[in-house]
Amino acid sequence: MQKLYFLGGGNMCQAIVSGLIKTPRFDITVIESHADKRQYLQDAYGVAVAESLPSLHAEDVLLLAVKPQDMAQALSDARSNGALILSIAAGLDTQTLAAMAGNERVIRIMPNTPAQVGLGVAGLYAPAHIAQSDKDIATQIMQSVGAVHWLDVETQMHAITGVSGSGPAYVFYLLEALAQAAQQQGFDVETARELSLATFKGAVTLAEQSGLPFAQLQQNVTSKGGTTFAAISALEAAQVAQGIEQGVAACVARSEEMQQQLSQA
Ligand SMILES: NC(=O)C1=CN([C@@H]2O[C@H](COP(=O)(O)OP(=O)(O)OC[C@H]3O[C@@H](n4cnc5c(N)ncnc54)[C@H](OP(=O)(O)O)[C@@H]3O)[C@@H](O)[C@H]2O)C=CC1
Ligand SMILES: O=C(O)[C@@H]1CCC=N1
Repeated sequence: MQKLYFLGGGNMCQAIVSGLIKTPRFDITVIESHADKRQYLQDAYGVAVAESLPSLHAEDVLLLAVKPQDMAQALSDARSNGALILSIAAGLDTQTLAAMAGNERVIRIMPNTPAQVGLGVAGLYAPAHIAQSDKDIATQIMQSVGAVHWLDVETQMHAITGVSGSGPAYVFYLLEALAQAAQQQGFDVETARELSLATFKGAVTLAEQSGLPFAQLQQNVTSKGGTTFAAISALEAAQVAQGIEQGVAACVARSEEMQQQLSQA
């Protein structure tokens, strides 16, 4: 079985591992500096764990899952020996990663945490010199936890980080806001949570299954002069859509800024 090493055993590693172990295609080892997380990874997912990365072979795969700011240090004495490197770090471009790892065989991935439940979406980018067989390995790994979109140019990584990489946080923000509003209307915490979740889940499933434009679906809820019209008018007055646009733009700008800083470090 092909060896797959995760460098960093935190949130995103665990999300990907939880899907990957369902199809035993890789022999997985997670390198994690905290003993309690190593123990958890072993107990919860049955994967091998280690404190430091061994010397790799060309047929191995190394998935980099430490924070971008920790990457240079984490790779400083790594011996990847031509192994395929997959990086999920935000704001670290393939050229910088290749220089840090001393290995040009690098593919970038921007996943998201719904991977934990098999409903992730990941953007992938590989420079032109990367073999199709290496791209196939990256596709296989990410398809085990959700949908996969290959990007044509590396700069699109910033945009996909702004939309889907960080996107689950925006959805949780909106869920929290709806649940808070429900509590203000007198529902208890549990009921507020249940109503908010069911509304999001139902609306997303309806949108997916109907295939209708989102604006049309919104129209279908909105009777002229009725309750939804009043709600949407208030949301528009509060410029909620502009707020979301600005949030995505801020995320993209931060990703660009991180790339600038990390490529000069
Ligand atoms: N969370 C998300 O939604 C997403 C995250 N990403 C990217 O994924 C990467 C990981 O994020 P996330 O999982 O949230 O981060 P976490 O902090 O949860 O996980 C990283 C883990 O790696 C450990 N670590 C740091 N250096 C080393 C080392 N040299 N050897 C072994 N372990 C080490 C960290 O320890 P310590 O805490 O001590 O640093 C931590 O336990 C980031 O680069 C991020 O940009 C991408 C898309 C989505
Ligand atoms: O917040 C971050 O930097 C990471 C990258 C995308 C989602 N979380």
